[in-house]
Amino acid sequence: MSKLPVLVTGGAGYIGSHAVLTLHDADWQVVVADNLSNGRREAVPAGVPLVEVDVGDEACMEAVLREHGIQAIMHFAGSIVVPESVSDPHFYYRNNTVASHALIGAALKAGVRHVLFSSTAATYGAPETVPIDEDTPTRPINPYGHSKLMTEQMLRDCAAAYGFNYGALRYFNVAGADPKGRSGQAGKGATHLLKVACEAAVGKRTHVDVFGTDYPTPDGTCIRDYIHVSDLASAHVLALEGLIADPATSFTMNCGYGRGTSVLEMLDALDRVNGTPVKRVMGERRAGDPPQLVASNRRLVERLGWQPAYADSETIIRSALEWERRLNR
Ligand SMILES: NC(=O)c1ccc[n+]([C@@H]2O[C@H](COP(=O)([O-])OP(=O)(O)OC[C@H]3O[C@@H](n4cnc5c(N)ncnc54)[C@H](O)[C@@H]3O)[C@@H](O)[C@H]2O)c1
Ligand SMILES: O=c1ccn([C@@H]2O[C@H](COP(=O)(O)OP(=O)(O)O[C@H]3O[C@H](CO)[C@H](O)[C@H](O)[C@H]3O)[C@@H](O)[C@H]2O)c(=O)[nH]1
Repeated sequence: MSKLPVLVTGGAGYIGSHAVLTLHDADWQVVVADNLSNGRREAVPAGVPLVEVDVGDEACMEAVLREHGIQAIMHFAGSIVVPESVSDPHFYYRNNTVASHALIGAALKAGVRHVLFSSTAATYGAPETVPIDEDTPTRPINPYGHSKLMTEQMLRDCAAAYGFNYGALRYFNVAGADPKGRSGQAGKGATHLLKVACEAAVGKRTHVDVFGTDYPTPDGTCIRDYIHVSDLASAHVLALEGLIADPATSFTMNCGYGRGTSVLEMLDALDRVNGTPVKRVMGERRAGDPPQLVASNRRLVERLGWQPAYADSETIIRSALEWERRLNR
């Protein structure tokens, strides 16, 4: 397999930094582009160049792509908090959709051949049945989901017209940290369930709010498909290899385990791993939360041969908790 030079946008952030580690471990030539708005310089391994740049700056991105002879892009950079996208949609369309438009423009000018895009289960909205496969209609229920779906559409049309190929990976709920402790979730103002719960476990918060206990699920709390960030990173490398091996084909693939876990089941598992219970405060539903999101991952497994290594819930939680303790030291 030829290992083309790869640009990772958002590579100083949570998921991007794990993809960088996986690529770097496998001897790919990697360059990171990140404006550090929510990323950390320390998350980029020694020996990997970090270019501090906004991906929405088309001229700068074109120069970066040309300077490093980039042939493939993994595009993680963007804004990720669903409620924030509801209160400030203009910013979300700019930082996700408009910035991606600029990046695609730069990629076209610099002759990039492959683009792998971080999409999301939020593109599906609130489907009535699970598991969700890639043919499920996309009906986002918030600006975040729309901003990502619009980028998928731009990639589809531009790939058909200009002759590069792309992969859109729709992540379900990403959690956990590098098993070797080299990276983890460290962005500002955590909102994700496991991150918030781990902060409570190490004493950075007093409790975890449980957003809604009256959903139509067995225990009344929302069900999600939590995927370990390092398994997601390995899916990216397989997807990149797939794009390189078959340049005439683009694809959209869900990334999840196909397993649903409720909020209370996650918190129970955290208590078992932690040994001490984290205080829970049962509260109202949070706006915009679909009751359940569980992936069908058949495409990822069958087409790319993906084999997750960290799927066990307690493994995910242990890695997240160890990372949180490390951050707290
Ligand atoms: N975390 C999840 O559960 C989840 C789920 C589905 C999809 N995603 C997608 O995965 C990607 C990465 O998410 P994450 O959780 O690692 O978030 P993150 O905030 O940790 O990482 C995003 C990185 O992009 C950088 N960035 C943001 N805007 C930029 C810009 N305009 N120019 C350059 N750099 C910029 C930030 O500094 C940060 O380092 C995002 O595109 C997100 O939408 C995340
Ligand atoms: O303090 C908290 C935080 C979350 N939750 C609940 O835990 C579940 C998961 O919430 P997260 O905030 O961890 O994640 P989301 O499901 O809202 O969203 C995440 O996964 C989505 C896809 O499934 C999108 O990709 C999105 O970008 C990403 O943030 C939800 O039912 C939420 O209500 C709580 O009860 N308390």
